Amino acid sequence: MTPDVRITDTTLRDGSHAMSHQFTERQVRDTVRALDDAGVPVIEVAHGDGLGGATFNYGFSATDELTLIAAAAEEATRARIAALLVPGVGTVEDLKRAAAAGVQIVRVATHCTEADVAVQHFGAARELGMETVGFLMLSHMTSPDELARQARIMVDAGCQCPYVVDSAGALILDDAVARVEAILAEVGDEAQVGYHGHNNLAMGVANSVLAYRAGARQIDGSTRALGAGAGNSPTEVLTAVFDRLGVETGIDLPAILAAAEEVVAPYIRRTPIMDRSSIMLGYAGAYSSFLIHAERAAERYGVPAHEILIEVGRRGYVGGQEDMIIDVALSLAAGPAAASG
Ligand SMILES: CC[C@H](O)CC(=O)C(=O)O
Ligand SMILES: [Mn+2]
Repeated sequence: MTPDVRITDTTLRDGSHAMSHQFTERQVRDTVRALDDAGVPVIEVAHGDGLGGATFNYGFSATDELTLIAAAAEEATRARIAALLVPGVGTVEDLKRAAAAGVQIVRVATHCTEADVAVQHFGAARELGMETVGFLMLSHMTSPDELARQARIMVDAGCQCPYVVDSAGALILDDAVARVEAILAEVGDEAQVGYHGHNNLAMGVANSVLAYRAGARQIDGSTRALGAGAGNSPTEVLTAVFDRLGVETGIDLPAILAAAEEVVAPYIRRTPIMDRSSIMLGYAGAYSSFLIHAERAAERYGVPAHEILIEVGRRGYVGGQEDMIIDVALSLAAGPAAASG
């Protein structure tokens, strides 16, 4: 039966944030084998911040991502391997190397109002014969209409599926629906629309179902929710819920439950949970992958992580501005007058 919705599992990419980018080749091989057996159609593998993300700013990987990608491609028998690329962090050369290592789908990620920086990457990917997805990150930071205009830029450049990416886990129900609908109205004749949720306000699965009902046909999940902040919509829960709703995912429920429980759960060092800091990410609209950076700064400068994140949200920092978390921590440590900057 042809699936009604395509689930992309991002345990091995968004989960990299929660693993502090310390995935081993063994973990990647075991996870891909289990997801592939369960019938997960797309498995994303890369540094949490995408190709080339292993840097001082984002955190170094324990194992080179091309090694992990090649291992994933070797294990997958049915699943296709995807990788994320943030233009400027990863380059077209990184894309070529990833394609050679076995990546078939590239997900080019930009801030929700900056789609034009991805134009050459979509072009290069299509020339390489890759499938393309566009990740409009921190989608809550702009209006549905503006998001649709940005999706149009991506699709004109060669993107086959712009995604509403709720990087902060800040979208609540109708917010997600409005964005999916606006993009579909703009590009629905030429492209699919996708949805990537984070669970900071516990909206991941509910928003994904509503996104599907609004017309999204690609949805992201992560086993055991392994991802930034409070994690992503759990792939195994998406599978169960869609199954209950009569929506075909092509994923075998007992097999994905076993993958989550027996393969992924044992290696998780830090289970994503809705604690004070994660909830504040969603509430303040701050990028989920800032969580670990804020926790480190909290320890170093003696300021609570959730307070750092509230201030980061207030200042409107976006992906790539991880270093500003130190600035926020320092100003909070210096007292209220300095923090209002
Ligand atoms: C570019 C890294 C980031 O984690 C991408 C993503 O998954 C998101 O914005 O939610
Ligand atoms: Mn994410």
